[in-house]
Amino acid sequence: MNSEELDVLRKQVDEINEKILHLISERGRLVQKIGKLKHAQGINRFDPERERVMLDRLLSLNKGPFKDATIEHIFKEIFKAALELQESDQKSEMLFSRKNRKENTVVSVKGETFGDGKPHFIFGPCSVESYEQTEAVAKAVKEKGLKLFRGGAFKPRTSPYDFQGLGFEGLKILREIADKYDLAVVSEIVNPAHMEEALEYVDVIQIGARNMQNFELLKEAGRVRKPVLLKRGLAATIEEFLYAAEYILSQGNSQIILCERGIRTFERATRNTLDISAVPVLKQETHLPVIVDVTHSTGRRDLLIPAAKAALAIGADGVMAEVHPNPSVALSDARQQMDLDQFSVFMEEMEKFTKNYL
Ligand SMILES: C=C(O[C@@H]1C=C(C(=O)O)C=C[C@H]1O)C(=O)O
Repeated sequence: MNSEELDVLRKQVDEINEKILHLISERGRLVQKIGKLKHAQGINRFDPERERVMLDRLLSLNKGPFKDATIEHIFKEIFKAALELQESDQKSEMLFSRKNRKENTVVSVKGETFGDGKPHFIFGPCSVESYEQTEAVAKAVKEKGLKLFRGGAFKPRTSPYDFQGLGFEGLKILREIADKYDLAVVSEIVNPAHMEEALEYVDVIQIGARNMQNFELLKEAGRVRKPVLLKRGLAATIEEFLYAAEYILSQGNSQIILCERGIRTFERATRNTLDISAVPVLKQETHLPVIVDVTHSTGRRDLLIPAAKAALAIGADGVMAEVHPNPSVALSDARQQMDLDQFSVFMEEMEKFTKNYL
C-alpha cells in the first residue's frame, strides 16, 4: 500500500471517529435526560432488561466484520458509561456536592471556624468518668488557649458489660465544666429521643462511627440548629459517608463537620487504618469541613503526632484527640489516650508544624 492510499484511508477513519464521537455525545445527552426522568420518578438507573433488548436487536443487525461477542462488549461499555454519567449527574445534585456549592462551608463554634483553611483542634477524655477527671482535662485545654472540649457521656461500646457512660449525668458535668472554663462541648448522642434534652448541654452533636447509618438519628440531627460532628462508619465507603451527611443536610442543617476516624482493614498494627487520602477526596467532593480523629484511627499513643501532622499536611481542617489525666486507669480507651504531659508535647509539635509547614 502506498502512503497516499494509507493517508486516504486514515482520513476516512478520522471522519468516522468524529461521527462516532458526535453520536456518542448525543447519546450521552439523551441518556442524561432519561436519568433525570427516572430520578424524578424514583426508578432505578440500571435497567438490565432494556439493555438486553437493545443488545439482542443490535446482534440481529450485525453483519460483521466484528463478532457478536465484540459488538456486545463494545455496547456494554457504552451502557456502563451511560450509567456512570447518570450517577455523576445525580450525585452533583446532592446538597453535599462541591459542584453545587464551590465555596467551603464554615462551621463556627465559639470562634473556631472549621473550613476557613486554618487548623482547629478538639480535645477531651474518651468518657466523662467523674467531675474531677473531666475538669483536669478541661483546665489543660483552656490553658492552651483552645476552645473545643469533647467527652463521651453516652458510650456505644462493643461489649454490653463495658462502661456505658454516665448518660445525662455526664452531659451535666461537661456543661458545668465547659461553662466554668468558657469551652464548647462536643458529645455523642446515640438516641434520637435524647436529642432535644441533650441540646441544653451540648454545643456540637457528635454522631459516632457506629451510628453513621442510623438514619433516624441523622434526620433528628438534621432538624436541630446546632453543628453536627459526623464520624465515618467503621466500614463505610466515602460515598456512604457523604450520603449520611446528605440525610442531615436534607433536613436543613448544613453545619456539619466530617470526621475521618480510620476504617477496618486486614491490618492489625493499628486499631483501624487511617484512610488519609479520604481527606482530600472529601475536600474535593464536598464543601463541608473535614477533620481527623487521630486517637481512634491509630489506637496508638505513639502515632498521634505523626498522624496529626499528616492530617494537617494533606488538608484537614482540624484534628481531634483524646486526653486523660491518668490514661492507665481510664474506663475506656486506656491504651490510646494522652496524659496531660503528652498533651502538652502534642500541642507544641502542632504549633511548630503549623508555623513551619502550613
Ligand atoms: C438510559 C437508560 O438507563 C440505563 C442506560 C442504558 C443505556 O445506556 O442505553 C440502558 C438502560 C439503563 O441501564 C434507560 O433506562 O434507557
